[in-house]
Amino acid sequence: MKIIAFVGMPASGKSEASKVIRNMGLNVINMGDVIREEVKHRQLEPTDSNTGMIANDLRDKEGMDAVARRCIPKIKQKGDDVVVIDGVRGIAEVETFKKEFGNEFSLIAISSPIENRFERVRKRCRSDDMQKIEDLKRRDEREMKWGMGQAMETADVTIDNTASLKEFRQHVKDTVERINGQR
Ligand SMILES: Nc1ncnc2c1ncn2[C@@H]1O[C@H](COP(=O)(O)OP(=O)(O)OP(=O)(O)O)[C@@H](O)[C@H]1O
Repeated sequence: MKIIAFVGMPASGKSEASKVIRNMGLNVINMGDVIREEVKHRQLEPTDSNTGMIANDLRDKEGMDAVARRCIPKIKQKGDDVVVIDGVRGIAEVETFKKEFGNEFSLIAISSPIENRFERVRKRCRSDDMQKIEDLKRRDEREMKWGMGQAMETADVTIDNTASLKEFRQHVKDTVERINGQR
């Protein structure tokens, strides 16, 4: 079983990468969904401040790898040859996945500067999206506190997402195929 995870700053292109993966016929587990499930479970609105609050609360109460640990049974349940995880946020999560899956685990970092990401967020209009670049900076800082920078440094491959969506999609597909040994 191969486990491939994506790590990247908010709005760097992880969901777009996941769409490519789904189109390749592979299963994707979204780590943000674990948080959104908990927000729903606590009967809160799915806003940026609530998702952030729950993400912090889970990490405070259950440890920095809380979300990763909640994903492990979901990954095993799939029982597929390849499972992709969207949304690693910190180094503790990487360590937990490596401990669980060893060399079968690969990490792909998606890199995109804040100006590109903000422009894309403004067009995306998701319920937890922000309207000011300062809000995105705040969200970046929140995620950096979880060890996002360190996690990105440990990645096996980095994909740059500064050009067109078409190029990015192709790059994601090529990278995943290479990891799966199809190329
Ligand atoms: N290369 C690109 N060119 C144009 N738009 C892009 C590109 N990459 C991503 N986008 C768009 O930018 C927005 C943010 O990307 P996406 O939702 O994939 O980010 P994400 O990393 O999943 O974000 P989050 O961490 O907030 O969940 C989306 O609307 C997406 O379609």
